[in-house]
Amino acid sequence: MPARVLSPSTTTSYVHVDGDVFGDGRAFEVVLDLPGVTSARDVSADVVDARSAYGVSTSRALAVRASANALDGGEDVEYLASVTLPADVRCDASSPRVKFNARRARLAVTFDAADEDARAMTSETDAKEGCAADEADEDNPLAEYLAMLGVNEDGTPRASAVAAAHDDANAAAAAEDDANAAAAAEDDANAPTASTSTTTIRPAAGAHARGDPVTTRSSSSRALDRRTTNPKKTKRKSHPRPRLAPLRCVRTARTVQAVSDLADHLTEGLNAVGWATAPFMTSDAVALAREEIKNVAPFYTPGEVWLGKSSATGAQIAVKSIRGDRIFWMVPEQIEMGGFVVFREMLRAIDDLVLDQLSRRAPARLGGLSDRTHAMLAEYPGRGSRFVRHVDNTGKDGRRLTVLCYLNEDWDGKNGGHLKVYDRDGNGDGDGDRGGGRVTSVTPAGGTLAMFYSDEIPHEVLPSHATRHSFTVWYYDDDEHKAATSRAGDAAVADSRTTHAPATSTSDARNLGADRQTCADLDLDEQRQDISDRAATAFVRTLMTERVTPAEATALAARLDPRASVAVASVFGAPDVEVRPTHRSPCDRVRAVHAVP
Ligand SMILES: O=C(O)CCC(=O)C(=O)O
Ligand SMILES: [Fe+2]
Repeated sequence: MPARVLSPSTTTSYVHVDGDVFGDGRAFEVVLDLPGVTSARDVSADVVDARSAYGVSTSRALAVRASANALDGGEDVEYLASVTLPADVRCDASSPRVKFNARRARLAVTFDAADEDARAMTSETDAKEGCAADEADEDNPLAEYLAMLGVNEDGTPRASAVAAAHDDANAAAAAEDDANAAAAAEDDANAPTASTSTTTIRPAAGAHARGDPVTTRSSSSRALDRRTTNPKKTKRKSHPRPRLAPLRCVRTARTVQAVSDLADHLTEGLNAVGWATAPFMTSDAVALAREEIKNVAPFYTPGEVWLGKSSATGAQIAVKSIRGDRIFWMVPEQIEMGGFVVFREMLRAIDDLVLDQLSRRAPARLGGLSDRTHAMLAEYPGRGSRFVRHVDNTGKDGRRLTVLCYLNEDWDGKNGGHLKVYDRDGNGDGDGDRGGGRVTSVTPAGGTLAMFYSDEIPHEVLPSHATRHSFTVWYYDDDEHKAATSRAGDAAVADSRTTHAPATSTSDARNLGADRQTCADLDLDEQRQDISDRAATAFVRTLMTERVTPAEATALAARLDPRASVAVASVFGAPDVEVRPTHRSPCDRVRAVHAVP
């Protein structure tokens, strides 16, 4: 049973901070209420920075995730928050200060928002004053800060709260620097945490798990110390403070490639062959995205193939042998509510890239883009799961550009799961270059961006032998999309945000037999079965004896009723077929297809 996900209440304000590293001046403070969270080990926080995606400033957000055991005997809860940071707060150059107050179940993160001059003055003052901590400080900010970051004073990861308490005490003694650290550590061990003796305190998401070095800034520790200066202890000030880990500042894209270079490169590929690929996200950002995926994993549903011209006459079926992924559509409200900080920034970066940059560079095909589908997360669960060769938009549903970003850490090529892309004329086949087509394979390595024309480029996902994650959006050509949505009765188009493979309208001429009977002719059960069987037989025979393209196969399948779809699926060895009929009965279907005014 997944934990209930809540958005914590959040307050932001500019505050004046005296005499610490933030200077005598402005700081930006985010305070989050996390009721039920009793320990810093439950909290992780990161700054997601889309600013450096292309070296231009777009946005940054503070992403906080915390969990609490059953509140009031109810279900476990998880808090997810995303707070957009104003442009003037610092992250790269300055450590945000993090303080978790267990008694009040409140997390405060303070960012420097002062200017460079103030910073320079602060450093000087800092050098003069040195540092010390205040025994009288009830909140033990140093201990809480360390616990929050999951490190000891020497920067090594803490193994457990108790172990950490000893380490802290030892470190403090060895450093002869801060008697308060031992007390702080002790307090930390005694803090009202749910499981202080055995639980590892979690650092900012994934940092230690991946063995990342703890990156540090001494100034932040000085900030904490000076804030709580005890005059008696300033004599021992001269020891350099250990370097501590700040919140991580995670970029959602590579810094090395300016947006125009990236856009030039992608445009070249699109113009030449109709597809392009490039590295896009850093591994840090991929790791964070994977954290976000965990929140929605229980809500994935099987990817469906649309078998019908409209929802009145067709069915959506999930046949794993055709399309083996499980998907999740992210609606904007969810993204804004705070569950998807990285995805929000990714979307922003991809929107900028496509709508601002690519549409200008390739106006003939991309000049009319202005809208897109929601974002879709897909997971192929390994075990040979695949998506057979297809073209995304064969029914003029409006989709013009498919953009994918893979979210797989350390993908091993041996796992398969490549995206195989054929040339725009559909040449080439599943066996390679036979047929004269140009075929390429894209490894779904984390952070790789792939894009292609949705209405031209055949592609497939080769069998994947490990869990494979991707993020996809489709951009609409305005005119085509308007025409599609206004086409009366074509519910498949209207549904295309949630239905992945809208129907094609080709091959209507192929007569599958019984459809043309009128309702009055049906002697229900027997005839229904008969219709289904004959339709299924005709469909399978066509597939086996004629060379049909996926588009034609889809068009043919559009005429099958759910019972026939099940029969077909079992012929192709897909016992896992699930059918969701979208019409009430064969009579309704016949009426809908052959309605006579
Ligand atoms: O995940 C991929 O590489 C492509 C998936 C795909 O073709 C689709 O979802 O339409
Ligand atoms: Fe596709």
